[in-house]
Formats: sequence, C-alpha cells, structure tokens
Amino acid sequence: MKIAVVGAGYVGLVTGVCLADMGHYVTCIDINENKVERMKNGVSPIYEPGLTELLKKNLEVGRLVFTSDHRKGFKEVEVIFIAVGTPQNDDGSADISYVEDVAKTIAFCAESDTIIVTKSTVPVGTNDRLQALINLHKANDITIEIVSNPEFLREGSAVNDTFYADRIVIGSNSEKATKKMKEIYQDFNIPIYLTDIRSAEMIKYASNAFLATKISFINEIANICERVGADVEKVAVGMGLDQRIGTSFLKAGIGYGGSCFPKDTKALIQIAGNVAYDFELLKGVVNVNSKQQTILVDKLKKKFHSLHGKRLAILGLAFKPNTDDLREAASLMVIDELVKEGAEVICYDPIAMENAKQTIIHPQIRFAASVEDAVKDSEAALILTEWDEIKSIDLKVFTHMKTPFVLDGRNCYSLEQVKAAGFEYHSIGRSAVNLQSENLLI
Ligand SMILES: NC(=O)C1=CN([C@@H]2O[C@H](COP(=O)(O)OP(=O)(O)OC[C@H]3O[C@@H](n4cnc5c(N)ncnc54)[C@H](O)[C@@H]3O)[C@@H](O)[C@H]2O)C=CC1
Ligand SMILES: O=C(O)[C@H]1O[C@H](OP(=O)(O)OP(=O)(O)OC[C@H]2O[C@@H](n3ccc(=O)[nH]c3=O)[C@H](O)[C@@H]2O)[C@H](O)[C@@H](O)[C@@H]1O
Repeated sequence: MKIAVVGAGYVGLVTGVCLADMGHYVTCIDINENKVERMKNGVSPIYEPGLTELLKKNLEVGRLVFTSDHRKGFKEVEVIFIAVGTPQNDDGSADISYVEDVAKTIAFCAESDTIIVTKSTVPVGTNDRLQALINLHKANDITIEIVSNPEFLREGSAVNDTFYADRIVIGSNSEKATKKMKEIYQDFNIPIYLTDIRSAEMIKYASNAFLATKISFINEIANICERVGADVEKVAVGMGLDQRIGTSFLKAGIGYGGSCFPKDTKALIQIAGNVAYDFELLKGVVNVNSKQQTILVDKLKKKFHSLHGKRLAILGLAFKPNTDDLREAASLMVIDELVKEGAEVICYDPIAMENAKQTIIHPQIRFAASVEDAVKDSEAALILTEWDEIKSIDLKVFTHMKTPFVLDGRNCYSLEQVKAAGFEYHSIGRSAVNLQSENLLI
C-alpha cells in the first residue's frame, strides 16, 4: 500500500521504516530539510538500534522515500500517518498545534479519498476536533476519515517494539478505515485491539500513566527500604513473582524522564481537570518523580559540607540507555542543581554526548572522553544512566578518584561487587545497614 508518514522523529521514522520493511511504499515527510537530506543519504538523524540498517535497505529497494514537500509526499497515497510532536504547554496540557497544522495541510492537499492515522499522542477528543477541522478546510469533494492508532514503542528498542508489540490499538468509527488499518498491519502478526476513537486516545494516556505510577511506587518503596534496612532490588523480585504484579517497570532509581512519561502524566492531569476531575493519584506520581530525580544531590550534600568548587563526575546523560535522547532526562535536573551549588561538573555518556554538548552549556560543565577521564581527580561520581558500558566497567576505575565516592542512581552494581572493589558506594533503596548484613553473609 502507498503510505505517507508526516513527522520523521522517533515515532514517525521508525514507523515509516518498519512499514516499508513490511512491503509498503512509504514516503516520510518532515519540515526539517537538514534531516530530510541526511535520511535521503541513508543516515538516521536519531540513534536507535537497528534503524540505520533497515533505513538503508528500504531506501535502496525504493520502498522508502524522504521529502519536505507535503503535496508531493501525499500524491497517490491512500493513508497518511501523523507522527509530529505534541509537546507540553506551560500549564502541562498537550500542545496539539503541530498536529492541527498537519491536518489542515492534508485537507488542502489531498486529491482523493484519504485515511488519516493519528500516531501522535493526543488528548481525548482531539481526533474528533481534527475531523471537524478537515471537513471545514478540505479543498476537494473527497472523503477524509480519521483513525486513532496510538504508539507504544520505547526509545532504545523502538524497532524491536514495532515488530513485536504486545498489541496494536485502533480507534475507528469507520468500517472502511478499519479494513485499511487491518490490511496495513496484517503481516505484523500482532493482536489488534479495535475500539472507538476516544477510548483509543485514552488507552495511550492511561498506559503511560500506569507505567509511571509503577515507577514512582517502587521509588517510594526504595526510599523506605533504605530507612528500614531492606533491599528494594530483592523486594521488586519478590513482588514481581506474583503474576498479577509482574516484574516490569519495578526498577527503582532516580525516576522517569524522557519525552513522554513527564509530559503525558501532566497532560492527563489536565484532561481530567478539564472535566472537573482531580486526578490525585497521578499528581502524587508526578511529585514523587520530581523529588526522586535529585535524590542523589541530597545524598551528596549529606556527605560534603559544601559542593562549591568540588569536581564531580556525571556518568550517563541520556534519559535511559540505548538512546541519544536527553529530553526531561534526570541528568539535566541533577546538573542544574550541582551547577547552582557551585560544583565543577565533568560529564560522560557513550552516545548522547553530541546532543549534550548542544543542550548543556555552562562554564562549570565539561565533557570527558571516557568514564576513566571523567572520574579521575573527581571527588564523587554520580551514575545517572545504566549504560552497559557503565555497568560492565572495571570497578577499580573508581578507586583512582580523588575521593572514591560513588552515588549510583540506577543500581548498576551488586553490593558484593562493590564491597570487593572497596570504595564508598550509595545506591537507591539499598541501605548501609543492608550492606553490613550482606557483608556478614559473605
Ligand atoms: N518518542 C517516543 O518514544 C514516543 C512518542 N510518542 C508520541 O509521538 C509523537 C511524536 O513524538 P517523537 O517522534 O518523539 O517527536 P520528534 O520530536 O522526535 O519528531 C517530530 C518530527 O515532526 C517534524 N514536524 C513537525 N511539524 C511538522 C510538519 N508540519 N510537517 C512535517 N514534519 C513536521 C519535526 O521536524 C520532527 O522531526 C508525540 O505525540 C509523542 O508523544 C508516542 C510513543 C513513543
Ligand atoms: O509514549 C512514549 O513515548 C513511550 O514512553 C515509554 O517509553 P520510553 O519513554 O521510550 O522509555 P521507558 O523504557 O518506558 O523509560 C522511561 C523512563 O522510565 C525510567 N524507568 C523505566 C522502567 C523502570 O522500571 N524504572 C525506571 O526508572 C527509565 O529510566 C526512563 O527514564 C513507554 O514505555 C512506551 O510504551 C511509550 O510508547
């Protein structure tokens, strides 16, 4: 089938490439001409495992085309996916202006019957609003129908998540559109959940809010564990053995970041507020997360009287491993706090460094070429992202620090490992008391 995808970011590019790989003819349209040029040359503008190979392969066989010209991109396509951003407004609500712009462009340009598929995460009711907007602006006497098809991929495993998703959600009020959607996805062999448009829109927000709730829940349990001498890693395993609870999203740490959990939780609070409902639980989740993101700074302040002039190493900048994305990363909040305290900050990340150099600019901040360079002569090392490179490093590297003091925000090492290496180590939800009892067992 001939398909266009508008917005070639994390969602749009991955969707376009995967649809092409399944045999569809896909045109990816993006307003960023620089990005388009790079993609035309087989270069992915984002770091996503497996994406470059598939991009090049489908470009070469002619199933994938890139353009910044909407009208050209919409020529002869039956279905247009919208995958542009829906960032946060100042009041926490979702900014749907990019999606509305695309809907209007489609209305002006479409020359034959078209199905629009909204992949962008949009507040409940947005697709009805877009349908009305399109009906108002469409230039030709054609039928344009809208389908909601929220996306559930995760950055860092986006390609794999697209091919092996747990479910595809399709919200549609039209039999014709539903049939087309089933055709598009038939070779993916993934269960399709068909529902109405508003429920599909809500499924996306409810899913992200629930996962964020699990994270804030385990982080609060972790904070209690530290105070009562329990080990949150063991608690999570013990909880997860109950199939009703499950093991996923119970990894304690310095909270969730990224382009979606922070904005989608706040947007859902707004969606509820707009219908006079106070989503108290979710407000708690958001508050817990914002405190959790800087919990290592509190620990640091307990150790040192003042952070002024102290050289501190930051290991990991991306909001999670296997991505170069820094959006709402805990590292940004932590570095901001440290800079305010007058510290000298040396950062290292295996992949997100180039993005970081453009985002994190301050005279007190420098970038190191390796973990070794970052920690050398530092008085503390803060681990903020659990990259494999950081998890598998020879722990002796920390013993060469000016003060061998490591604050691990992602529980990268076992307490036994650390004990053997011999340096002061604080992690999340595993108390000093617990360390002593572990030592007794050894
Ligand atoms: N990043 C993620 O992991 C996920 C994101 N989502 C949702 O998907 C949507 C897109 O998110 P991302 O891919 O992260 O955004 P992104 O910021 O990476 O990409 C958006 C792209 O749209 C382009 N764009 C903006 N206006 C345009 C227009 N009028 N015509 C053509 N291109 C245009 C931008 O240049 C940019 O390349 C958001 O609603 C987000 O909440 C959903 C699931 C996962
Ligand atoms: O709507 C979205 O954008 C996407 O948001 C998340 O995906 P993503 O943000 O890419 O990554 P996650 O793996 O969910 O991690 C999000 C954050 O939570 C943190 N996290 C995750 C899991 C966990 O157990 N503990 C924890 O602290 C991660 O470190 C990261 O900062 C969801 O998992 C996707 O299903 C969804 O499509």
